[in-house]
Amino acid sequence: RRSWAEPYRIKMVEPLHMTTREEREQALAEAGFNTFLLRSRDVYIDLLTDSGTNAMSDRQWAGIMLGDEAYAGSENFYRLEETVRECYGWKYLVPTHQGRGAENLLSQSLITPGSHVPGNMYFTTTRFHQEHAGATFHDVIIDEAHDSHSLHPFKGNVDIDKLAALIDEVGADRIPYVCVAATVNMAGGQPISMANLRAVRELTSRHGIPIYLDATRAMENALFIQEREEGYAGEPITDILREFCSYSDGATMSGKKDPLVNIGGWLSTNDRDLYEEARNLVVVYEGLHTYGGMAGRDMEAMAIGIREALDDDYMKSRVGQVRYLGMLLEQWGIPFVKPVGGHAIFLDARDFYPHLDQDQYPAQTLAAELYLESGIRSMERGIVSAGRDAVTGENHRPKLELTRLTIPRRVYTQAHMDVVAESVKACFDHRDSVRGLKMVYEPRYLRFFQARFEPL
Ligand SMILES: CC1=C(O)/C(=C\N=C(/Cc2ccccc2)C(=O)O)C(COP(=O)(O)O)=CN1
Repeated sequence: RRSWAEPYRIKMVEPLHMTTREEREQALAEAGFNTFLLRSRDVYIDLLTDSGTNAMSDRQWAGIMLGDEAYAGSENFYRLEETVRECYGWKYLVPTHQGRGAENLLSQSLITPGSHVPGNMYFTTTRFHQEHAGATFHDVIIDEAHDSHSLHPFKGNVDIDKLAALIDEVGADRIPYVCVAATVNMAGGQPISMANLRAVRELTSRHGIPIYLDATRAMENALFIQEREEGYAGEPITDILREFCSYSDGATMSGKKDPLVNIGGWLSTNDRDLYEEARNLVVVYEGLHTYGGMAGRDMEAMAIGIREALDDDYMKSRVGQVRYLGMLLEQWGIPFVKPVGGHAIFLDARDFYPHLDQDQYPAQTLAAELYLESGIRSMERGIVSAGRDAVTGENHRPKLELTRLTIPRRVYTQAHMDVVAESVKACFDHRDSVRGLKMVYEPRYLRFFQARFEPL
């Protein structure tokens, strides 16, 4: 077989329309040059995020009709609980409306002021909840993860020496858990290897420190292990995922990614005490412990989506589409994080606009330029997203200044990828004439969502 196509066909479509340049200039000005503030109707190809933007299957839509909307004890909850137990392995499940809901419960349940939480690079909402609960976040990822040119096959790996040094420095009793993300979003959707997670487990268990995964894209991570890690070739991602999760005590989960739904999430754990605490706390923030901010139909669709996503052919096509876009950009020498990650191409805005200082917001500028050029929406993943130090108030200055082209699952075709690549190329061709931005409005929390900018 020469070419290789998606293991599904399209049954329903949603018309797209293209705006004019004038319309886009108007829309972007009204959005304060922030792609988060654009209206969906003014966007042509929406690569802002893979979160909640995925296409459901006919079976998932059928599941929507099977919503048991009982306030308590919904059948869909038990099916979700059973599916997570079978596919990931953790014993207890507390449903939440999305990942953030689970991050809130975990942080409030396990973190006390003065705690220290190590993790393989930060994620914006995850770190917020850890800091909001009084912890200090410590990045213990390998150095290669911060280098967009490094070709390390598992850039999501934890640096065991960094983690061991932190345990020695602050003491195991002040580390409520280690947060291990798979894949690592902010590093470019980069995987962590099974061997590395095992090594983290070996170290932390010696100190009695639990591991909580951020399992948001752990199925994509399993594909990288299958492809790149010694001893896993040919092993189905279902088995790889179960082994992977067995080296953790639980996870926070955004169902809006791997599990192919538009809303949903959960907190999983094997720890009965944490389960009791979180299932009690969930009623304060999300609703009863058998729906957690989701309708019954949402839980049903997510249970079905989990099983659909655990198909090797599907996962190869999903990651394959991201790699296809990377291959097109590579031909033109356009800079992006390598190796290509699981859910997006992360353009390297520093290399794209070498004449811009980080304080002129290169990644935000590139997202604005790409939208003006093509109506394509991307997301800033650089100094704006990195926010300010919780103690000093100083701007974090990340080495990675990236503009993310995030590919939703089962939504766009190869032809859309061709159009995306050509649009990025058009921006690349006139990159020298581009000036940066200045921030004119800075919100207090997670500023990147609602900050406003003006051209310099
Ligand atoms: C690894 C990981 C994620 O990627 C994640 C959400 N990602 C998102 C959605 C998002 C969130 C915050 C700022 C910008 C975009 C993404 O666009 O990448 C969450 C929170 O989950 P939630 O959105 O369901 O609350 C937890 N962990």
